[in-house]
Amino acid sequence: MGRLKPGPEAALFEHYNARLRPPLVVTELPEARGSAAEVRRREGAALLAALPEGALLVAMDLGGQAPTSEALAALAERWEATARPLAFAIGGAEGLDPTVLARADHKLSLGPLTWPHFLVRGLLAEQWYRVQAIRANHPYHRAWRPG
Ligand SMILES: C[S@@+](CC[C@H](N)C(=O)[O-])C[C@H]1O[C@@H](n2cnc3c(N)ncnc32)[C@H](O)[C@@H]1O
Repeated sequence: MGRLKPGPEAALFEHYNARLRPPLVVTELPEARGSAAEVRRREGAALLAALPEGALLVAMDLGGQAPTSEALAALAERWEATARPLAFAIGGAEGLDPTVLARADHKLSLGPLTWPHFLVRGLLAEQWYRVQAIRANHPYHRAWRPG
């Protein structure tokens, strides 16, 4: 949700998206006005209407599953195998509407911290690049963890 103006968040997203093959295609939808519930409902309706037909919808949500990067790479492989167009939904300041969460095929959390939605765009692009690196055995991803 929202139109991202030029600035550090846009640069962060572009930095990682330029490395992605294929790059992510962003559809920006205007943020709605009204009460928090109205905003969520209006933005949710716009978001669902903008989905490509048959999309496999991954809702970015704090209440979702927070996989490791390796587990996300495995999920990506499963999603790709469906041959459905993949769509990530990032909510606005009020979060995603329950109708979007109900439609989602997967709810993905980046952890329990709340991030600004424009930062989530860049974080997701980095993580998707990491997923591609894991799947390609590229040394960008260092899997070592202290034992
Ligand atoms: C400022 S947050 C919305 C906060 C709202 N109170 C909620 O809980 O959804 C804006 C959007 O960024 C995304 N987001 C923020 N933090 C996230 C996290 N830790 N994991 C996944 N998505 C996150 C979600 O799509 C969220 O709708």
